Amino acid sequence: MTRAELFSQIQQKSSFLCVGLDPDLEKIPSHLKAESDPIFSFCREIIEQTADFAVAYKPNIAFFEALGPKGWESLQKVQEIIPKDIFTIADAKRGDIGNTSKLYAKAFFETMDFDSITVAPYMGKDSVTPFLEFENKWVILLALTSNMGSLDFQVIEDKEGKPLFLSVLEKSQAWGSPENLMFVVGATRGELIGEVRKAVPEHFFLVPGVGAQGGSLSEVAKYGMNSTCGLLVNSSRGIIYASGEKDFAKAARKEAEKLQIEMKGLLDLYLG
Ligand SMILES: O=c1ccn([C@@H]2O[C@H](COP(=O)(O)O)[C@@H](O)[C@H]2O)c(=O)[nH]1
Repeated sequence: MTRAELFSQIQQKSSFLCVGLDPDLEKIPSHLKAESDPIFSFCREIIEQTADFAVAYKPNIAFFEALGPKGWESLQKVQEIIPKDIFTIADAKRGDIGNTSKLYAKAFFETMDFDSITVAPYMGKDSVTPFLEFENKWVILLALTSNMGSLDFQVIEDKEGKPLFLSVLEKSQAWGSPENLMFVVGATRGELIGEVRKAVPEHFFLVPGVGAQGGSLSEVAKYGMNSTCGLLVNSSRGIIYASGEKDFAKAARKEAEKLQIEMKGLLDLYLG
C-alpha cells in the first residue's frame, strides 16, 4: 500500500485507528476455547466488527509464535482475512545481520503478505535495509517507544546534547523515504512526540500506548499530526478485551467506534 492510498483510507473512514491483535488464550472468552482454532476465531470476530473503523491491523507476533506451529498457522489465516484495503503491520520487532534480516523480510513480506513490519534500529543500516528492498512494503522503525524502559537508552544524550532517539531518526531517514519508512513513537511520550515530528515532518508514525497504557489521543494529534495525518494510533487491549464474555466482539466494536469518533474530531480540527 502506498502512502497516498493510506491517507485516502484515513480520509474515507475519518479514522487513523490501528486495532492491535494481541490474542491471549488466557484472556479470550471461554466459549471460544471449544473451537478448533480459538485464536483465529477470536481475531476473525474482532476484525469483522471493527473493520469499519480501522485503517490498520497490527497482530503482535509474540501472541501467535508463543503457540508454536499452530500459532503461526493462526497468524497466516488472520493475515489473509484482513480486508485488502486495510494496512497490515506485523509487530515482530526484528532486525539482525543483513543476511538474516533478508530472511525475516521474506517471511513476513513473501511467505506471509504483510504490508509492514516493526524493526529495531539497534544493529544499524545493514540490519534494516534488507526490509526496505521489497516494493510496496514498509519498515516501521522503533524510535521512541511507549514503555518505561524507553528512558533507559532512547533519551541518553550525546556530547552535543542530542538524545539517541533523534540520532536514530536523523540517520535512518537516509535509508528509506516517507514512502516506505515509518517510526514507532509511544503515545505516552507527550511533548517529545513534537520533537520527533520536527525531525521527520513527512513520515508516518505508528503510535501505541493509548487505552491500556494511558496515553492521550488528543496530545498525540496535537504534537504528531501532519498534513497527511501521519499517524496510525494503535489500541490493543482497550479494544479486544473490552468484554471477556460472549459479547466481546460487539464490545470491541463500541470501543473502536469511540476512538474513531474522537479521531474524526481531531482530523476536522487539524486538517479541516
Ligand atoms: O513502543 C511500543 C511498541 C510496541 N508496542 C506494542 O503495541 C501494543 C500495545 O498494546 P496495548 O494493549 O494497547 O497497550 C502491544 O502489542 C505492544 O507490544 C507498545 O505497546 N509500545
